[in-house]
Amino acid sequence: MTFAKEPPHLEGQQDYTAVLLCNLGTPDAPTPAALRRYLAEFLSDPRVVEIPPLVWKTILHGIILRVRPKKSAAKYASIWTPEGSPLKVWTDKQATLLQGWLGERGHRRLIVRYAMRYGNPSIASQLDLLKAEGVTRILVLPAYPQYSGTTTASVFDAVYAWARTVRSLPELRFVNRYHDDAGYIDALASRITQYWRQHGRPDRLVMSFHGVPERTRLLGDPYSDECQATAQLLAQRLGLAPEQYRLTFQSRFGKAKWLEPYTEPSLIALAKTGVRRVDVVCPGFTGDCLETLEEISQEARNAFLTAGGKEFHYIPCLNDSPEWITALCNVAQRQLAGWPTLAASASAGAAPSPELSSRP
Ligand SMILES: C=CC1=C(C)c2cc3[nH]c(cc4nc(cc5[nH]c(cc1n2)c(C)c5CCC(=O)O)C(CCC(=O)O)=C4C)c(C)c3C=C
Ligand SMILES: [Fe+2]
Ligand SMILES: [Fe+2]
Repeated sequence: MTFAKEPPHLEGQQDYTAVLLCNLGTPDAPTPAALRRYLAEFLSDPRVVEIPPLVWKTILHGIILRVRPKKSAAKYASIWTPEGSPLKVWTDKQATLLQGWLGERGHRRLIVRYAMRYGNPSIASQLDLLKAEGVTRILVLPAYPQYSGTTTASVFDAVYAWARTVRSLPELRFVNRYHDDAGYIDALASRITQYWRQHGRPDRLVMSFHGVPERTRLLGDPYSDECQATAQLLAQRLGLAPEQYRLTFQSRFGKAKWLEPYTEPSLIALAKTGVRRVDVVCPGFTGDCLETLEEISQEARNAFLTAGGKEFHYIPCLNDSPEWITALCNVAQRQLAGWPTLAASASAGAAPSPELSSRP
């Protein structure tokens, strides 16, 4: 094990605190080559695929990375924006807004950045940058409200791996979950009621969460319970009776059993039993991405309409909604308590330089 030489601190820039908003990651371009790189990193994470490494390496390199990149690239191409992948665009925007809003609440000695667990900008590269800028305290804030070993713990793994190379460590704090946070639930409810004010109400609201293998639940992953808790709180907040909404799980990967009920078969069943209009919301995704814009808003829509459904509405994710940024500020602020982000020490100045706050 080698430890990096400590970067020289710039005059007046020591003693900052940072919030690092961490999301899953996304390919750099909607091309098979970029997808191969991204999927190779993602699907080699033992937190994501719990199959004996040698067996999995053969399947991953022999089959999946030969077939999937081309198919996935075409899906990404259908949702790509001039600014890049939606997941990255929203995460970047959320970090910028969080910086501004926390600044308005007086947190002047605070830098907010975002990082991706897979792809760019990597967690290690952003932590290096923060350290070089004189950050001595870091709050790691995953973009996932529900805790799962497959996502949240994997973000933490990347932070610990970086920490193992560092001589003089910053103080580190981690947010594990906020699936039942009142601000998060209120932000979801307000997103949905605003949508209904404009477009009327559905026969059923489907709350679709990303799935995980059923085996992870049996092995003690709390993700499934936390999705159920979010759905129940949201339904309560919206005043929905049990028969007016349904919780489903999407994005099954591979042949194993995943958390049920699956989203697409549930939508088909609803259409076949005469449900005319469904609205689908994805509360586990805090920003729109491939899984919402393509899998739900394109594929699931087609499946529901083909099965006889009449109207399919996709309600966008929280993205940059003011209620959501407020909730995120509150989640961060609770964990920042006791750290001197509000105090401006005489020697170090009151606010990060414009250069510091505008870097990606
Ligand atoms: C929101 C929480 C997520 C959990 C839990 C999660 C678990 C999980 N995912 C896979 C496999 C894939 N997921 C893919 C995309 C993807 N997954 C999430 C979030 C969670 N995943 C997001 C936000 C995205 C979209 C990324 C984007 O760029 O927009 C993909 C890649 C897409 C594709 O090629 O189809 C795969 C593969 C597993 C196996 C897993 C749990 C074990
Ligand atoms: Fe996923
Ligand atoms: Fe998907």
